[in-house]
Amino acid sequence: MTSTSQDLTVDVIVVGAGPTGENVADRAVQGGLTAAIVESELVGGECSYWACMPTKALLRDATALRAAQALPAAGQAVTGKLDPAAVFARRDEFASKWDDSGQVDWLNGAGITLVRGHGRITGTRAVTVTAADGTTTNLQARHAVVVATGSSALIPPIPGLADASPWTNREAAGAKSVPGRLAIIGGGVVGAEMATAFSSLGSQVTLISRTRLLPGVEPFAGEYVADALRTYGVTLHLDAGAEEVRRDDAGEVHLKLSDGTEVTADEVLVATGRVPNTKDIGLEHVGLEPGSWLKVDDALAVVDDDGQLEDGWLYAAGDVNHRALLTHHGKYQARALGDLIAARARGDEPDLSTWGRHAATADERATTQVIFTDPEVVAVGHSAESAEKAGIDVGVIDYDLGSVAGASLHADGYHGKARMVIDEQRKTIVGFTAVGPDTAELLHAATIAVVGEVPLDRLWHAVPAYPTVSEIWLRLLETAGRDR
Ligand SMILES: Cc1cc2nc3c(=O)[nH]c(=O)nc-3n(C[C@H](O)[C@H](O)[C@H](O)COP(=O)(O)OP(=O)(O)OC[C@H]3O[C@@H](n4cnc5c(N)ncnc54)[C@H](O)[C@@H]3O)c2cc1C
Ligand SMILES: NC(=O)c1ccc[n+]([C@@H]2O[C@H](COP(=O)([O-])OP(=O)(O)OC[C@H]3O[C@@H](n4cnc5c(N)ncnc54)[C@H](O)[C@@H]3O)[C@@H](O)[C@H]2O)c1
Repeated sequence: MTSTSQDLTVDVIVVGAGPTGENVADRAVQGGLTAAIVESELVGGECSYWACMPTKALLRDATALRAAQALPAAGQAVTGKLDPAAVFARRDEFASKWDDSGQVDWLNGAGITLVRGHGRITGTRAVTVTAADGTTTNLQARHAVVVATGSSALIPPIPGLADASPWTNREAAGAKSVPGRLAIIGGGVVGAEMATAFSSLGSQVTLISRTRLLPGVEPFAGEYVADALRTYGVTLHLDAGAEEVRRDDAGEVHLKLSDGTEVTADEVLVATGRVPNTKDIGLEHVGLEPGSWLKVDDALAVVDDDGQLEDGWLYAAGDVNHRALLTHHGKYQARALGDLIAARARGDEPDLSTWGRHAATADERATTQVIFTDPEVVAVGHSAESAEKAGIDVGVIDYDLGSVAGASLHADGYHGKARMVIDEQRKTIVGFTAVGPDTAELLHAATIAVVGEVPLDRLWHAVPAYPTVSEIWLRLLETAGRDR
């Protein structure tokens, strides 16, 4: 059988139909351009099928159950245990049963051309797509090629690990049964969330982390989550590494740790960070190293060590540029970039000023994240440490969330803490972190304060309703002092 080939010319080619790629293509089309999007697996990307959505669905029932148990009467009314099969069934719905037809319908409705297959850059503004049946499509762009190929789990070179059939986020997010014993290597966001999920579903979890738990956020937040995990029966080996991993003939996994402990488990989940999906996308044709993260300038144009590549037709957005490995930041970059490509195609100068329409300023000044452990962790902008490193004249205000009236009403024994990081020169908030049950929805108020650079004396006029957890804002301001 001979494989066939076809040619297609569009204004913009987007490689990768994850949340980032979909949004770049959508904004470009809304800006009057034509766009083709290339996808080798499922339209919707890692987030929809193996990351954000399914993992949050694995966590939600347990969080709701614990919330009920934190109230005397509701706790008495809820007496049973979680049914893992029901949790998995709901998770399956949130992963659209790994069927992307809904997202394909959305692409069609948005006027974006889908080309299924593996995309590789082959020359200037050129991408060749090889479909599963060997058919090729030669795409040519009039204006831009955007790489939005995302990231995959990093498997560290721990002796024996790769041969031990480790779980990555994909097997964890798509689990069909609950392992009796689960070892997790890595104490970042994936490790902490999956330790919460699987311990709640009944696994005996052991988590091994080279660092403290959740090294990306304020240390106190990781400590609250570590304490909670211990109460859920999770064994934590912090500041320890796995030195050797072996799966025996009976299927058991054995891990030798640097602290001298030996751990035996039924499955081992690797959660030690990500690698970019750039190994086989034709980077060699533009003078870049295959397998590397793509460095970008303020316009999200790919740059090498000497500056922008050729005449700036190649862009990268989302995980693959390593600015902020989060869906909402990938989508935020995508909105700026799709608009920028359309503007440049019209001959307009993009607005790359700080907070300008085409600048992804929030990636640097106001990265937002919710970590869906129980307690939840929310963070925007600087931690105290990163603000100091950035040369800001830092003020740190802490408050016990459990002492806020709304929080004590929300749950008996509410345990949490919030921190506001102030720029003492400008009298604005440059960072906010909170840890506590159901804090996720506190984040956006903080984000608006940081992005809006709202002066502290104006924030006194943002009156939080009584009795809500948001009164934390008033308490933080009172602690800071009105005459600061
Ligand atoms: C377990 C886990 C949980 C997470 N939870 C959250 C969360 O709750 N909230 C949050 O904001 N973030 C979360 N993240 C991060 C989030 O998943 C990523 O930031 C997000 O998926 C990045 O989107 P993207 O579009 O850049 O890449 P991806 O979602 O990785 O999409 C890239 C797409 O490109 C395709 N592709 C790759 N190479 C090619 C090629 N050569 N040709 C054609 N197609 C190609 C891939 O198949 C994929 O569909 C989580 C991550 C993990 C691992
Ligand atoms: N709720 C969310 O927003 C959410 C959820 C999950 C993942 N994500 C994103 O996905 C990305 C990947 O998450 P992740 O948890 O895989 O990476 P991560 O970078 O957050 O954490 C990796 C952890 O593994 C540890 N580690 C690395 N090598 C190790 C080794 N050999 N032995 C023991 N520990 C080791 C690191 O010290 C670190 O603590 C993150 O950037 C995160 O923001 C977001």
